[in-house]
Amino acid sequence: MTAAEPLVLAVNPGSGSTKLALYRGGTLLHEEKLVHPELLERPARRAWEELPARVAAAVGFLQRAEVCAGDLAAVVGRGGLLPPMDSGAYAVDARMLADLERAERGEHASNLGAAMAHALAAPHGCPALVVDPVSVDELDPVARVSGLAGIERRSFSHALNIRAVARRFAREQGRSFEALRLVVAHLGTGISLAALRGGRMADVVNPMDEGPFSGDRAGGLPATALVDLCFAEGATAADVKRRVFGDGGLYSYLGTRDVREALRRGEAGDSQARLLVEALCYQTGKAAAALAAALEGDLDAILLTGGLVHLAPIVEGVRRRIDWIAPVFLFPGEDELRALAEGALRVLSGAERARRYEG
Ligand SMILES: Nc1ncnc2c1ncn2[C@@H]1O[C@H](COP(=O)(O)OP(=O)(O)OP(=O)(O)O)[C@@H](O)[C@H]1O
Ligand SMILES: CCCC(=O)O
Repeated sequence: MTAAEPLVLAVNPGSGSTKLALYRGGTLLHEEKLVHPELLERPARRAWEELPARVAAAVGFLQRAEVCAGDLAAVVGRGGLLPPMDSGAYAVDARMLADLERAERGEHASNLGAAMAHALAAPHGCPALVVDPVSVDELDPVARVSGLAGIERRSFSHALNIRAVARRFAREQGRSFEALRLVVAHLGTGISLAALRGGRMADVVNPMDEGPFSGDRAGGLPATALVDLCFAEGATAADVKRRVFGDGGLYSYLGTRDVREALRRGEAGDSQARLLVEALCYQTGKAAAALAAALEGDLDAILLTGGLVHLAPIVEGVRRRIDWIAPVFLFPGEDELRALAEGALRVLSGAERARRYEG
């Protein structure tokens, strides 16, 4: 590392936390996870309303790291619920920010990533970028078919971490990323999964529409019961969407999004909490097995990643349902900050061009 190498700030707003890291070239200088406990225990609201507080928290991080105006070469944020797009780095522009503020594709903490990068880059006069947004869409044509004319399956996932962990696994195995066939399950406050083939996300389990429930996403629901929910007296589209994606899952049963808290309650004798934890593992295992079927059973490994992979009962509950399919490897937490910084560094070094947002 030399002082001449660029200083990059990576910003990852999650459902219950903001993760920040400073990289000098590829070297991590400083990292913090700012937990926002209040977000875990109350109904979700518009992500955009959290922008000032999250930017202020990030400014505090930069002060603690003694970063001065003009020091940063780029700020890179996690991209949100944008239109379907290829993987890669995108320059933040006014159109992207307006789309994310409107949140037409849904509310999501990562909708704040571009706006935080934009606000934090301003005093440094440096580029603001997003990398591998939640809306990366590389689905096979067959995976797009929903079963009802006029509705297509959509690709929303923890694409950034899923792709970063798959790349890391490839490096550790001495294999090329493109040569591997993998199922990767990201288990955080949200749970999403992907089948990777040829370096592309050939199918995903998108928690906005389907798959396992998690801390606050309902995942797939019985379709006719969902129709009744939509037509209940006083229901609005925004309320129902928030109920299933943001206030669903564990939160809807227990009033907390925190799986650790659910485990604590289960250990203290709460049989509902115990059943829900078991169901979360059961549904996650089923979804991973479905993606293994999408790869015709021909896969090198199943990778489990995300915050929940720190929790042994969750790992065991998922693993025993899938370890007959392929070897299971664990990547607790996530590698999103490094993946963001590396994406920005590829742009700064000229190895990759920042793409223009097409909207
Ligand atoms: N170090 C840890 N030890 C135990 N449990 C953890 C740990 N970190 C996170 N968790 C659990 O994982 C869940 C949150 O994971 P994580 O922090 O990866 O999610 P997030 O960033 O809020 O959301 P997402 O991953 O969906 O974007 C919580 O239920 C929390 O209890
Ligand atoms: C929609 C992207 C994955 C998630 O946050 O649940």
